[in-house]
This record gives sequence, C-alpha cells and structure tokens, in this order.
Amino acid sequence: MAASQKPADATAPAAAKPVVNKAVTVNTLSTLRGAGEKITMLTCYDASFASLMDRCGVEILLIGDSLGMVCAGHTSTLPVTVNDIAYHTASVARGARNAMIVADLPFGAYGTPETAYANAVQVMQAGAHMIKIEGGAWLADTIKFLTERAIPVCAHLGLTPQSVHQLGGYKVQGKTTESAEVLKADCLRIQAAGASLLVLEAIPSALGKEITDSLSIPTIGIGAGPDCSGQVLVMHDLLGVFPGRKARFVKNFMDGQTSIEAAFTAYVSEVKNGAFPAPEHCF
Ligand SMILES: Nc1nc(=O)c2c([nH]1)NC[C@@H]1CN(c3ccc(C(=O)N[C@@H](CCC(=O)O)C(=O)O)cc3)CN21
Ligand SMILES: CC(C)C(=O)C(=O)O
Ligand SMILES: [Mg+2]
Repeated sequence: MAASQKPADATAPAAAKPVVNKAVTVNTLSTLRGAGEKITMLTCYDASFASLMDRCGVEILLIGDSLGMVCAGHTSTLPVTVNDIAYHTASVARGARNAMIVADLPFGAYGTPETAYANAVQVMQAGAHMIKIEGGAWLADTIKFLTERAIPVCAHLGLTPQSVHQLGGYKVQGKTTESAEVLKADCLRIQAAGASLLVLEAIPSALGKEITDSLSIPTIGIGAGPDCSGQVLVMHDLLGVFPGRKARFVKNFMDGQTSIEAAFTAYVSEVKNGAFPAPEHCF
C-alpha cells in the first residue's frame, strides 16, 4: 500500500464505485496524458468534500487560494496566508484516499526561491504532494530550486488571479499575437525548469491547444478550451453556490442532479467524455 493511501472508510456510501483505485502520482498524470484520457481536478477545502470527490474519481484535489473568496468572502485571493492554505491542506489530506493533493502557494509566499522553499515545505508537511505557483519565466529559478529539493511544482499561467491589480481585472489573456507568444515562451520555460503540471486559465481555446501540443507535461485548463490534458473548476462554481458573477468557464453541475455526489460524478464523466467544456464555456 502506497504511503498516502489510507484504510477504507466503513461509513462511506456503498454506491460510490471508485474510478481511481490507487494513489494518483505524477506518473499517473503522465500515463493519463499519454493515453489521451482527460485528467479531472477540482478545488477542495475540507475533509468531507475530499472524501466525496475522491470516491467520485476526481484525480487531483486543489487547495486553491480561491478559498479566500469562496470560503472567507474576500473580493480577491490576495489576503490568503500560508497558514490558511496549510490548515485547509491538512483537512483535505485527512479526507482524501487516492487523489493527488496540490496546494496553491498564496500571494507573497514565493517572491524568492528561499521563501518559496520554506513555504512549500510547510504545505507539503501539511499533506500536499505538489505546490502550485502563478507565473512564467520569472519563476524558472524558483521551480528549479524547489524541484531539486523534492518539491513537485505545478505552474499556473494565463489569467493569474494573484496579479489581478496588475492585469486590471479578471480578464482573458493571450488574445493578441504578442501576448500569446510571451505566454507560449513562458510555458516552455517553466517546463524546462522542471514543472510537472501546468494550469492554464482564461485563454483562447486555440492557444490552449497550441500550448498543450508544444509541451510534454499535462495541462489543466479552466477556460482554456477542450484540448488541455484535463480540466479544473472551483467546487463552489460546480455546485452553483458561489454568489458572485459567474465566469464564462463555469458550469453548474447540480442542474438536473439530486445530490452533490451525482454532480461530482457528472463532472468527472463530462470531462472524461469531452462534453465539458462545451463552446459556451470557452474563449
Ligand atoms: N468562485 C471562484 N471561481 C473561480 O474560478 C475563481 C475564484 N472564485 N477566485 C479566484 C479566481 C478568480 N477567477 C476569475 C474570476 C472572474 C473571471 C471572469 O469573470 N472572467 C470574464 C472574462 C472577461 C473577458 O476578459 O472577456 C468572463 O466573462 O469569464 C475569471 C476568473 C478564477 N478564480
Ligand atoms: C482556479 C484554480 C486553478 C485556482 O488556482 C484556485 O482555485 O485558487
Ligand atoms: Mg489559485
């Protein structure tokens, strides 16, 4: 039994047949990408939802800094601290069985390789298997520093919400030839630096495909088109409980379902069979 696996929960609903039946690792993700099977990722912030998502076959649980908005009610992700992420990561880790656990390093937590390392160690010790950081070429040294020290890295490019005040809002990125070229170069750079995974947010679908085709590591899209290696959504958006304005890439999977478990299962099957994202969710 792999180190991250736990004994079965005797109180778990019997109906939920696990899709993933062993611990998801970086190797699993490469295998899925290689086989052309779409990777499923959802944000998750507590043990109960972690257990349910895991039983529904979600391969990656992301402790997103979006928790500052959906859990804490802030208007951006900037107030989130490393302690907040570590607390929620520990909760998710206690609930998950097979899923890979990825945690965001929040705003201000990775300005230098050394601070990134200290903060990444804290969230890895809380139970993460990989950390995620927002940025491209400027992070190359940090990604190399972390991966040399046994910390797998997911990069996040396109719309990077921690840069909201620099971007001037939550806007689609890579729409001009020039910005698309910079983004493509950033993606190659973070892969060369050692990133294992890449989240692409709010970019044109054609660019999402071009980037995915140019890389060997899996890409996970959120508003980045259907041709990424996988998809991610914020769980509150999937369940239709986030009160804010809905981004174009959001789909309420509770529509037509009578349980949260059924909504997670519908998300997994629609990502796997390519029904989600549909053109109306894409840029
Ligand atoms: N509930 C929730 N869902 C998220 O996806 C999310 C968060 N919170 N918090 C952190 C960031 C913020 N995100 C956002 C927020 C809004 C848009 C949005 O409304 N985008 C416009 C694009 C407009 C344009 O440039 O054309 C859209 O219409 O989708 C996108 C990403 C993604 N993340
Ligand atoms: C939207 C996802 C990718 C994220 O970074 C978050 O939830 O914080
Ligand atoms: Mg985030």
